[in-house]
Amino acid sequence: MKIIPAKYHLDLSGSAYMEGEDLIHNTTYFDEVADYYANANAAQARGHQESYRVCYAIGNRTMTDLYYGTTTIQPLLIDGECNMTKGHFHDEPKYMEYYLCVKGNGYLLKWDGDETCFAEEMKQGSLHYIEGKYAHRVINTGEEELIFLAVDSATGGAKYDRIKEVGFPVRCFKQDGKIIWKDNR
Ligand SMILES: O=P(O)(O)OC[C@H]1O[C@H](O)[C@H](O)[C@@H](O)[C@@H]1O
Repeated sequence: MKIIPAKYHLDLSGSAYMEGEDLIHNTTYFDEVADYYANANAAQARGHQESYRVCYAIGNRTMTDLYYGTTTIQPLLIDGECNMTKGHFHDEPKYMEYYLCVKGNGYLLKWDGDETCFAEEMKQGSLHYIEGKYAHRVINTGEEELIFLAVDSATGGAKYDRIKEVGFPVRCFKQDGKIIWKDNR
């Protein structure tokens, strides 16, 4: 029997740091995504500071192939708004996704592009199925990094246009340790 090491390795003792030869690292900085926040000037003022980072493997990118990624979101408030991913729709509703929260606290915000918008609580061990019709965003409401694992189709894509233009219908703020949801319409 030929036995070889696993292609990738995840540090499950806390950081969820991923190791492996062909991993792709992608860091998103506040000066690149300032427009996604309620107070874009406050986000811009943070400059080239990390908002979140993604480390992923994506096989050979064919239609039946899979994406695997670890996302780490910094615990920060931008003029009171909880730090978050940009959020996106998949290219087509047939592309589903799973998220597993391995550390931290927050919400997975889902929006169907119309009237339906709701949030699922994220905490260590919460597993989330994302139906392909929903735009999805992860919000870190905690005091530590929020880390989640994602499994997705390798060709599901990501559409940001509507999110950038009109945003999700709600925004999540934190004041004196209390979560406050505000209408964004
Ligand atoms: O691209 P965003 O909406 O900001 O989300 C950040 C990342 O979160 C997860 O890892 C998803 O699986 C990725 O596809 C996405 O890129």
